Amino acid sequence: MSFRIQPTAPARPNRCQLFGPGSRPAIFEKMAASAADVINLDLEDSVAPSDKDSARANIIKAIGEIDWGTKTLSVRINGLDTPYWYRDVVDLLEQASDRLDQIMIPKVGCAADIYAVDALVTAIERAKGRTKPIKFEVIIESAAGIAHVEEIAAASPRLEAMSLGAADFAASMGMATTGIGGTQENYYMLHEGQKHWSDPWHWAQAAIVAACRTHGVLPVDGPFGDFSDDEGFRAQALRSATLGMVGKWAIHPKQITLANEVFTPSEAAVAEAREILAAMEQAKANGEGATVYKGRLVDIASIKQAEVIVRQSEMISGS
Ligand SMILES: CC(=O)SCCNC(=O)CCNC(=O)[C@H](O)C(C)(C)COP(=O)(O)OP(=O)(O)OC[C@H]1O[C@@H](n2cnc3c(N)ncnc32)[C@H](O)[C@@H]1OP(=O)(O)O
Ligand SMILES: O=CC(=O)O
Ligand SMILES: [Mg+2]
Repeated sequence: MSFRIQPTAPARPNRCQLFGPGSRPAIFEKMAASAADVINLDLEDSVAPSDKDSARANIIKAIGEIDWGTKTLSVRINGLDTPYWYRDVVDLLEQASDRLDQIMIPKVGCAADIYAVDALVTAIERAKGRTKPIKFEVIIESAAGIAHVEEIAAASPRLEAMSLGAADFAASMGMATTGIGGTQENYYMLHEGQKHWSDPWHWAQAAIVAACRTHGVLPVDGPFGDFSDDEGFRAQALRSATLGMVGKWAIHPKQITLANEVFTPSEAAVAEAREILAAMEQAKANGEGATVYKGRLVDIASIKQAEVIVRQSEMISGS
């Protein structure tokens, strides 16, 4: 470990973030009753420009009136390149009840974007005497966002989570696809006449995970657009979990169970992690730093790997 200790990310479940348009208040109660850990009420791209004002009012009302249980409640504001975002922040911070936990800032391109929102939020919190500080989450979904991902992850102590937004990311990068996440037909290697599909999202996910882990932020995988393709969603989520992400968005309720399953460590994984910890306790008692577990090497690094799984499982079951 470096002289600088890696900070821990917030210890709260973030396996599934369920999105719903702020212009569709009829689904808010269903969102609140769902099994998602995080609710994202949207003011941005799922809301038509003509509906921005009414969506804002719907959301402010619902934050105060609906029982959101223990979920993390977040509102996605409009991007800083629009005329809407300041009104989103001002109205939410001045009018929404303190049940609001978080605002999600889309399309961030540099640390100064977070600084600008932080300055406005801080001023309103002081003016209005809001004692519960609003947390931030951001979406990396542009070339500039991924180029500046580390400074963005470090930008504010309010920042709790960072998602990859595959749709806008693909557009900003000029990627030749209209797919939102998952396998892309033309992204393959050819070996001895056989196609082997590769993962075009991998490098951006890995960059996000590294930036987040460096600064104690939760890394999250964003939307998977084809909500009729359960196996495709599961495969994408499994890859994200393997890379270190803690959860994934659901853009339809049927994706919630899939995300919760993938991002909850299985009983078998937890049992194996505990066995590794026990094997390493025994090794320590024998004065050894390394030993053999089921025919493979485990050493002091294996303790940290096993602890990731056990901690995640305990945090979820304790929540
Ligand atoms: C690229 C991005 O930025 S992604 C993030 C922004 N996008 C979003 O927020 C979109 C979120 N999703 C939606 O708006 C909707 O799910 C849609 C438009 C994709 C599909 O909506 P529908 O056509 O109503 O879906 P469908 O008919 O399959 O709905 C089944 C049930 O789930 C409900 N439902 C649909 N979406 C949601 C949701 N997001 N949350 C909770 N419940 C929902 C419906 O009301 C319906 O309930 P019912 O059985 O009681 O009648
Ligand atoms: O906002 C999400 C995206 O994929 O774009
Ligand atoms: Mg987007």
